Amino acid sequence: MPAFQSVAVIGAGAWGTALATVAARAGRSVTLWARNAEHAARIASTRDNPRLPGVMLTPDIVVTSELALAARADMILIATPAQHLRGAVNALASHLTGPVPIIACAKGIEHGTHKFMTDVIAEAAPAAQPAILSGPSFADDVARGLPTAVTLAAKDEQLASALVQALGSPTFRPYHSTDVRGVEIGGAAKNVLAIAVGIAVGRKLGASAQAALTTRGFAELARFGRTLGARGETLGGLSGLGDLILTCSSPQSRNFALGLALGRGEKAPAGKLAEGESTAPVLIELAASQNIEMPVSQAVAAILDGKTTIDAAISGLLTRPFKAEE
Ligand SMILES: NC(=O)C1=CN([C@@H]2O[C@H](COP(=O)(O)OP(=O)(O)OC[C@H]3O[C@@H](n4cnc5c(N)ncnc54)[C@H](OP(=O)(O)O)[C@@H]3O)[C@@H](O)[C@H]2O)C=CC1
Ligand SMILES: O=C(CO)COP(=O)(O)O
Repeated sequence: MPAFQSVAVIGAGAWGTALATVAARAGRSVTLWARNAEHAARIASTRDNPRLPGVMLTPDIVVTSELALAARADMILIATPAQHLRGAVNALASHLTGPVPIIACAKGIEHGTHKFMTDVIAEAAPAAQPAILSGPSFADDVARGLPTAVTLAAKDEQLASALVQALGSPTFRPYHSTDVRGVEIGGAAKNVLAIAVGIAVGRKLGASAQAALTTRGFAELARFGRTLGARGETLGGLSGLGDLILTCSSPQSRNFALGLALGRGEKAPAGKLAEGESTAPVLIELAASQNIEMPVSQAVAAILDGKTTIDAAISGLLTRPFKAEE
């Protein structure tokens, strides 16, 4: 039996719900925590979450709004939006009784502090063992049992490997890693780049432009990652290049869909979380503080902030001086 028999998932959105199904499929006893008691009760009775419609939760998954119940699990996944991760872990911390692994499943960087997800966990719950799970995985695909592979990183390799054993199944294949920073950088940056590629597709710039922008996006993601200490194999792996490819190529991605709407001159899809919107300003602030050139991300941040038009941003990128490829 794996070291971690019980799993709690904090945040009953699309991703939290999909991860609850993953853990149940792997044979764990699962608690899914929703912050809203009515929401929890409705999911518990209907077994269907409107945030991930059409996916029936198996009867063994406990759905609750009682945090103390969730805090008893052997391992805890946090699947709130990135900007709410600190609040969720703060609330959880007082209920924790030991050095439980807390796995960040959000993709982003905290506003104001410029902290990555595992750093936020380490601050909010100092006794916990922070880890990160990220990679190319749409909640809907994962919940339906379509094959998916992700990266799960913790500083301690044995811990990362044990967490993989607890969550993995033939259709959800986590690869373990100790490159925590590399994994969290890929997940945060790819959302911003997906908005850029969505814009280009929405503007009908063509498949060649889509490939070029995705590749130059990867160049700046990798430049950023290398400067912050990420490993090359992580940046080129599932949580970096893998997730970038997925998110920059499918309208199923909310970040890509946001870009698509902007590029077409339409309104942003209502009520859909696109983490790249929150990440863009923080990413470019961090990049600027380290003198890292990130022209595509900068263009996205400027468009979202209303500082430039889409046409001016595209023209700005296309007229940059020619240079060596790196
Ligand atoms: N959807 C996907 O395919 C994937 C998403 N992710 C990442 O997972 C994270 C969450 O995304 P996703 O689930 O899709 O988003 P959703 O918008 O579907 O759900 C977000 C959920 O978080 C809950 N929430 C918000 N604030 C808090 C809080 N302070 N405490 C507890 N719960 C809170 C919301 O609760 P309420 O319902 O009450 O509003 C909601 O249920 C993002 O960072 C995203 O990038 C990663 C991989 C795949
Ligand atoms: O992170 C994801 C897939 O790996 C989900 O992408 P979106 O948040 O853009 O929908």
